[in-house]
Amino acid sequence: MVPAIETQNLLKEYGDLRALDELSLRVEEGEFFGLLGPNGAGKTTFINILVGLARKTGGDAYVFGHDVVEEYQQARNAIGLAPQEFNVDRFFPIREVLMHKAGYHGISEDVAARRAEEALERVGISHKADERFDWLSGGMKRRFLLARALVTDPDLLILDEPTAGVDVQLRHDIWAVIQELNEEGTTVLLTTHYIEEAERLCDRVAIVNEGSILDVATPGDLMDRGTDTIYVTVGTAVAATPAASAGVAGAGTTTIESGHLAGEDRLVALDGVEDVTLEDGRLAIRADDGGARTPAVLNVLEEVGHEITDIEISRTSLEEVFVEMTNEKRSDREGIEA
Ligand SMILES: Nc1ncnc2c1ncn2[C@@H]1O[C@H](COP(=O)(O)OP(=O)(O)OP(=O)(O)O)[C@@H](O)[C@H]1O
Repeated sequence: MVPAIETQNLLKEYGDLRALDELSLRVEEGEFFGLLGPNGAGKTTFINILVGLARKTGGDAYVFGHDVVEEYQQARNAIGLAPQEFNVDRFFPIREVLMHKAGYHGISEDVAARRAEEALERVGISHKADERFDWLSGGMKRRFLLARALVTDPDLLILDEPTAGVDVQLRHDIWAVIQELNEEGTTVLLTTHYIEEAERLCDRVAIVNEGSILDVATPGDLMDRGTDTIYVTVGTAVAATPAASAGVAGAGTTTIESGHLAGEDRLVALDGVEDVTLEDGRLAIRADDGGARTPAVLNVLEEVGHEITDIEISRTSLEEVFVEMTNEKRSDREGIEA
């Protein structure tokens, strides 16, 4: 199957700055794919090259097999773009703006009129069809950008931070619309700063930093790589070492006074367990794949005679993994430069 997006060693330089540093990526048809990265990572530059708004310095980029430079029109016709910026013609009613957009992509006037109506309906602003963009509220402007991306009935929908600065209700409405489109077969490429958005919507995500891809995986796989914490409340009192009470991993975290937790040495020796501390009176056992380690942890505690009164497993969030990955990259670079 031809991928929806394929880039090979895509390079974009602005003078000395490499906005994209030989970035290779493949997004399959029908996927809901997320690009995550800090400000300036190169996400918008990547999108701009796909839609012909920026010219690549090197490498190749294809949309449904069409070279984005050599076969610009075919590639562009396959894409519906909702950009970050409000770059909308402000002098016409929004229905007409949609019809002009469809016309530009070779769609006949009657089909364009129907598509415009459907797109406005889909995003919930058909009652504003005869108003100008400037007269819409901020939330409606976001909805309109999505409608404009949909009016050409694209096979690939590209959304550059579609929910930046919108309220919770609108965010959920936008999620519902794009999820429905994806279920109907539209490939979606989404950039976002909201990790929750990526976790909830994306089949796979690429973590982008300084123009390169650090990793591509499902949100679940990425989260599995982080360290989870198993919180266990035991009936027996456990003493903390006063000297360490300033905390090693945050407020309320203390190390356990030597000899004050029966079975501590056995817990620490378990596969995957990194350390055991006290957090607000509960045992906090840091372990990779916390869910899988919990039975062994509980066995040890029970065998040495603790009464277990409560258990909670706190999974690493995608956000923590993301921050860790992008920080590692930064400290690698600083290490080299030092
Ligand atoms: N026209 C331009 N001229 C010079 N530098 C540019 C230009 N456009 C982007 N850059 C630089 O390229 C890098 C990547 O920018 P880009 O906008 O693609 O990042 P981004 O990941 O989309 O960031 P954000 O999340 O803030 O939107 C940044 O260092 C940016 O300053």
